[in-house]
Order: sequence, then structure tokens, then C-alpha cells
Amino acid sequence: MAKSENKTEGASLEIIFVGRSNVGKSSLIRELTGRKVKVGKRPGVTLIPAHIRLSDLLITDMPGFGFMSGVKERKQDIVKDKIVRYIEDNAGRIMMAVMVVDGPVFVEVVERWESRKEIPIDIEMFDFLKELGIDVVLAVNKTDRVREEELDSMLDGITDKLGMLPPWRQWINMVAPMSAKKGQIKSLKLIIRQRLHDKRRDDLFKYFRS
Ligand SMILES: Nc1nc2c(ncn2[C@@H]2O[C@H](COP(=O)(O)OP(=O)(O)OP(=O)(O)O)[C@@H](O)[C@H]2O)c(=O)[nH]1
Ligand SMILES: [Mg+2]
Repeated sequence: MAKSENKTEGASLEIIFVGRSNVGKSSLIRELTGRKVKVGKRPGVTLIPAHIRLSDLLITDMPGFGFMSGVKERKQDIVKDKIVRYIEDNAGRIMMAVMVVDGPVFVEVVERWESRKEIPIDIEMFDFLKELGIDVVLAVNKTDRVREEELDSMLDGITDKLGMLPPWRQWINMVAPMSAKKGQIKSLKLIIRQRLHDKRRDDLFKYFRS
């Protein structure tokens, strides 16, 4: 049996972390759980889903989608298809998807796609998750790279692109500004706790670092 099957067997709940390559998914999971998943400097390090098992809860670090240096375009499409397939196959146990974005560059990247008349991959993924009825939380990472006084307008710009009307604070139960690098991830922790509580799974709190 493949190693990953051992981890997924018997899991009844799952939280997946999705997002472009290099946005900080693996760093965030490590901060949240204290468990290490592969974290590399080179984009595109995670090419297959990596799992952490916390009781019957599976934490899944999805491969980064979108541009990866050194990875051919065709391969990137294959990665995207694999992600979509994985999510469809496991939608029944996925209680939540954390979509991680690189806050300071998100709007610029999206607008680059829009100028080519293409649907930005982050937006496509966000809508796809919602269509499947998956609870999506937006983790806006790398806030350490913006000045405090620019934070609100950055967050308004990001949520607006994803179809959530500003001000972003209207969406506080699904938008979590954070810095995985600085260990500032409190808002996401609170959201995860709330969702676990709603599912009467307070017993799982202990697996997340406080
Ligand atoms: N400034 C800053 N850098 C961060 C933050 N979080 C992660 N990084 C850096 O971003 C780079 C990518 O982080 P990863 O956690 O490997 O990103 P990933 O999304 O797992 O990347 P893939 O596995 O390629 O999809 C690393 O160099 C991290 O140190 C953050 O909050 N702020
Ligand atoms: Mg990774």
C-alpha cells in the first residue's frame, strides 16, 4: 500500500490547503499543527497531496497550482486537473478548504490574467470549491510585507476580486489575514476552531498549536 493511503484510510474529516505555488501553504500548516510538511525555497516543491493525520482529521497540503519555474505548462495543467479530481473524489469528507494567497501580489497577478482575457486560476479554484458546496476560507498570507496602513485597502482589493463586496471586514468569518513566517495566524486559528466547534469536534482543538 502506498504511504499516502495509510494516512487517508479511515479519515472522516479533511481540511485541504490550496493555492498557487509559493504562497506559503506548507509554512502555514507547520505553524498551525507544529508538524512539518515539505517546505522549500523553490516553487513547485509539493507535487502530490501531502497529508498529516490528526485523529480522524486529515490535513492535506495540495500541490501549488499556477506558474512554477522549471515546470512546463503542460505539467501545470496536469497538476491542476489532479487537484480538481482529488477534490471531487473527496468532497464528501472535506469540511473546509483554506485557500492561501500571497496578499501583496494577488491583485496584480489576477489583473495580469484578466488583461489576457483569461480566468485567473485562483478565482477559478475559489468558485469551483464553492460550487461543490465546500466551506472556503481565504488565508491572505505574507501580510508582513505590507505596511499596516495599507492592509485594509489590500484586503478590500483581494476580496473584491473574489466577488466579496468590500469592506473586507464584512467577510471576517471567511477571510484571515496572516503571516505564516511571523507566526501571526491567529485569525485563521479562530476560524478553524469555530468550524470544528460547529461540527461538535472540539476534541480536535488540541492538535492545533495555541
Ligand atoms: N514574507 C513572507 N514569506 C513567507 C510567508 N509564508 C511563507 N513565506 C515564504 O514563501 C516561500 C514559500 O513557502 P511555502 O510554504 O513553501 O509555500 P507553498 O505554498 O507550500 O509552495 P508550494 O509547495 O510550491 O506550492 C518560502 O520561502 C517561505 O519562507 C509569510 O508570511 N511572509
Ligand atoms: Mg508546499
